[in-house]
This record gives sequence, structure tokens and C-alpha cells, in this order.
Amino acid sequence: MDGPLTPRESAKFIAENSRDVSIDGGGVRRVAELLLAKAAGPELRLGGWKALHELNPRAADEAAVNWVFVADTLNFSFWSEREERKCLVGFGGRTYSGYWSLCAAINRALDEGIPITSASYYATVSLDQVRHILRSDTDVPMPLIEERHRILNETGKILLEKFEGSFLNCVRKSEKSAQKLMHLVVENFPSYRDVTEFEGKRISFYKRAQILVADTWSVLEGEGDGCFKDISSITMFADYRLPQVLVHLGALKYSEELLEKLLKGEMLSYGSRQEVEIRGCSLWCVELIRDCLLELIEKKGEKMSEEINSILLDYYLWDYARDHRDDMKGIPFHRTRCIYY
Ligand SMILES: Nc1nc2c(c(CN[C@H]3C=C[C@H](O)[C@@H]3O)cn2[C@@H]2O[C@H](COP(=O)(O)O)[C@@H](O)[C@H]2O)c(=O)[nH]1
Repeated sequence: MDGPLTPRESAKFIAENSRDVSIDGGGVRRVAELLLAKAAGPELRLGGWKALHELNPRAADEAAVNWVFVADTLNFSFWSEREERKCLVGFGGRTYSGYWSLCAAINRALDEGIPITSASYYATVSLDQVRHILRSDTDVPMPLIEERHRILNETGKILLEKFEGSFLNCVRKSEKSAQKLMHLVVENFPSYRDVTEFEGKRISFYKRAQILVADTWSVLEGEGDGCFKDISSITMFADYRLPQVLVHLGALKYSEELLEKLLKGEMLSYGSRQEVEIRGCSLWCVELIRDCLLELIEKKGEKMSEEINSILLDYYLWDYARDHRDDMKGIPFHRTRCIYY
């Protein structure tokens, strides 16, 4: 049986058949113009991954690659039922929420001498140990702790069996192809198989596999084993923050019915029509923004030191969403509880 459509093919197909989510051409252009002003800045460059984020590893070695692997293996579902009651983790004198609470917990564990990034440890780590490692400073635990424990055990065992316990060996098997690495990850690690159905077709988003490739590229600074010749074939990562910020910026629109549902805080199940439309149209929207931005850069005759791709646009928009949380209060994010994003 042939595999699912690629994420990019899936997104195009979904956007062409979507009923409750649509892409706004004028909004796409306005976002591209916003990004044009940033094109030469530090945010839209590979170096921003370390320079702008103190919790990310500074190094570009095997330990840093294994840090990225465990972080992206657990990189899902941080949203809380009520915004004012959520998991928080203090580290290095700062308090972190959401995705950053996971990174802070990983770094806190390492500081406590717990080898959380070593497969030989997390392949057999117990549920109680995971609860301790991911403990919150509030009375609200990180969501899906049991799933995180199961996935750590499963992933650690596979990494030991197939890649001598180091994700760098998996990276080296990809022979510097981002696509090959993404497929090695989804073929070998079940929790990364972000695949579903839409209008009778099997489609893929591979959100965590794509962000894992992107973060591996970033932590290795695009050099050596991380010098992927096809890195620009990786698309944005279909999570629950990018749709929110794309609607906020006017590039994406929800139907009245869907908006009402989201404002009420109703859950959307993974793989449901509206959830797939939100993720697929967001992905396609960022592809269109990238095309428009590259056109504007061309017209402006701006010389770019490094190629702008969907990864760098995604990182920028995700950070933008973080920094504009208050402005985005009126725009709901969609609530899907799953292990894929
Ligand atoms: N599209 C996209 N989704 C991303 C990321 C990240 C963090 N990664 C990079 C960011 C800085 C470093 O450079 C990391 O490399 C997390 N997420 C997703 O967001 C959600 C968590 O959101 P909140 O509840 O607000 O923390 C959850 O689904 C999580 O999976 C990204 O970059 N893009």
C-alpha cells in the first residue's frame, strides 16, 4: 500500500477542499510584507534558534542532538483547560510555561544529575520518575504524563536497539537528506506517525518529525551532519499555535460555525474534519506566505545571506505568537488532546 500524501501535498489537497477554514490572499501578502521588514534581521536566521532561546543547547555535539531528540519526542499538547491554571516550571531564576516548561524540566533534571537525554535511562524510566522530572511548580501537572512516560520507554528502547542509543546515528543514516531523516524517524518511532484521513485520502502532517529535523538542523547550525541539502523541503509544523497567529494576522479565516465552537472551548478530536482543515490550511498558508515573501525579496533586490524557508518562517511566527499572547486573547486556539502536536 503506498504511503500517505506528503505534508505539502496533504496541505494543498485540504486547502482545495476545505469548508470551514480558508486562506485570505490579502492577509497572506500583508504577513509577507511584515516578514520582509524582518528578512535581514536576526529572527529569520538559523542562528536565532540559539541566540533567542536560552533553554536550547549552546553546543553542536552529540549530547545536544540527543537533547533535541528527547525534547521533540515529548513536544506535544501543553495547553491547559483554563489559561490561568497551568503547568509552570522554574529554572535558572525564570518561570516557563507551555513548550518551554518541558525544556526547563529537561534542563532542571540534567542539573539534578538525572540523565534524561540518555536512551539507556529513559528506556526504563518509571512513571513516578517521569512525574518527578516533569513536575510543575503549580498544582497543575503537565498534560498527558502517562503518555509521555509510555513514549519515553518505547522510544528509548527503539533508539537502543536500532541506533546504538544515539539519535546522531539516525541522523548519519540520512546521508544529509532532511526527507530521508524525516522518513527514518516516522518508520522507526511510532509516536511520530502523525497521519490521518481526509476526503478518502491518507494524509500526513508529521509535525513532530518535521520539527525534529528542523531542530537537528538548528542545533548543528546547518553544518557537518546537519548540513541537509534539502532542508527547504520541510514545511511549517502544524501545531495549535500557528493557526491562532495566522488568524490573528488575517491570513487564515474560520467559518462562523467553527469560530463559535472554538470560542466555547469545545474540543476537536484528532483527525476530525475541522481539525484537519485547520492544520492543513495553516500549513498551506505558510507555504503561500513563503512564496510571496521570496517574490518581494526578489523585487526588492535584497541579497539574502541565507535562504529563507518555511522552518524559519514557522519559528518566527511561533515566537511572534508567544510574544503577542495578550493581543491574541480574542482568537481561540483549537483544543485537540493528542501526542502528535
Ligand atoms: N509550529 C511550531 N510549533 C511549535 C514550535 C515549538 C517550539 N519549537 C521551537 C521554538 C523555539 C525553538 O527554536 C524551538 O525549536 C513548539 N511548538 C508546538 O507549539 C505548541 C506549544 O505552544 P505553547 O503552548 O504556546 O508553548 C505545541 O503544539 C508544540 O508542539 C515551533 O517552533 N513551531
